[in-house]
Amino acid sequence: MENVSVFGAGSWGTALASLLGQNGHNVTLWCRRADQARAINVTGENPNYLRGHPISSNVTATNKIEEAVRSPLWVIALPTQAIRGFLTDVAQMTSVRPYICNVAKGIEIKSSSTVSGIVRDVMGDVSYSVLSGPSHAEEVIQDLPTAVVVASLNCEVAERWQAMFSRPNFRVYTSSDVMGVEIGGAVKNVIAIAAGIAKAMGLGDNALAALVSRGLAEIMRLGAKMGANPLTLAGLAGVGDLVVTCFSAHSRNLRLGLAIGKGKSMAEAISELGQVAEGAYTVKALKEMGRKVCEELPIVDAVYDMLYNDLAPEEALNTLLLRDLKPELPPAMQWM
Ligand SMILES: NC(=O)C1=CN([C@@H]2O[C@H](COP(=O)(O)OP(=O)(O)OC[C@H]3O[C@@H](n4cnc5c(N)ncnc54)[C@H](O)[C@@H]3O)[C@@H](O)[C@H]2O)C=CC1
Ligand SMILES: O=C(CO)COP(=O)(O)O
Repeated sequence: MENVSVFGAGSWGTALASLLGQNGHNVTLWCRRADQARAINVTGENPNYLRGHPISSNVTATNKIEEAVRSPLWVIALPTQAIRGFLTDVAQMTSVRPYICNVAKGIEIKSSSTVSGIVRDVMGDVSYSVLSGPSHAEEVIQDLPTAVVVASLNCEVAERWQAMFSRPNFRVYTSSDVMGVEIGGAVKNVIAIAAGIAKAMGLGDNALAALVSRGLAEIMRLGAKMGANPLTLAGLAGVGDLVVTCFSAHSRNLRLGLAIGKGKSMAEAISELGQVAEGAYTVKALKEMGRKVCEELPIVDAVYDMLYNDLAPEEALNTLLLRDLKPELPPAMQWM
């Protein structure tokens, strides 16, 4: 059994800490606030997230970062935009060279970088893995059947995380396609915001299915430019996560889109949600990333303009529908 620390006691960090504890690991769950850590240790539940769901007794919560960094295995469950600052602080506190498994799904605005890039910038060539796929915390904490993928450039490391996380109702596949898994997990959040807006506008199921398919086309085009394997994006970290996020009532990104589509301002929508909707930030990073790799991302652009440039959803829809007619697949992908 392993000693592992989970950084971030939001809904995903809590669900994964409990799952690792159920698998017999000795888990430290790092919380920002002392009162939250105390409540978890006393009541066996997180008072702020996933209430009513007991957390494994193998999990000990702490807000003392110097305790949490002692574990050799780190699961990073923080919002993407907070990861660089967090790692910069903790890197100065410990000589441990941890094995890192990132479970956040986003792209950093200031660097247009996925989390592997942030970790490399701050920690150098430390061991990095990413776990992603269709997996809402609300279902994982109830032990409902879920399948995900863990990617690392080192296949033995991916297998180590696979063995740690796997349990009968949490099936973990391995992959070596770190970039594919990261891009799939990050960009689907932006498409899910678009799905929420479309739903609020009452555009119907055909429109939602078109958004998912054309959203996947944007994910695949960008992924190809970033070196991802397109087949990764047809799997759990791509199609799988795109579908669950665009259709599940648990999705924070879908709910943010629904609120925007109903005419709420960004500030109102974010404050009502009370949790991170990564797509709202990743969309800013994608504007820059798309420009750098010269890739056209029309749905991403429409979401950006609706969120940050006051573009009305009806106008965004017209812009998308009235684009030049073209083949479904770009020439480089027309194999037959
Ligand atoms: N909730 C879910 O079902 C899933 C979430 N994810 C991803 O996991 C990541 C975390 O998401 P959630 O747990 O849902 O978010 P959340 O909003 O429930 O919790 C975020 C946690 O991070 C902490 N935090 C925020 N800013 C911080 C900072 N600057 N320094 C330290 N701690 C900070 C908050 O206090 C909170 O405990 C996101 O990237 C999300 O996309 C991935 C799969 C499933
Ligand atoms: O990534 C997720 C499920 O796989 C969670 O998505 P939301 O952040 O939209 O809830």
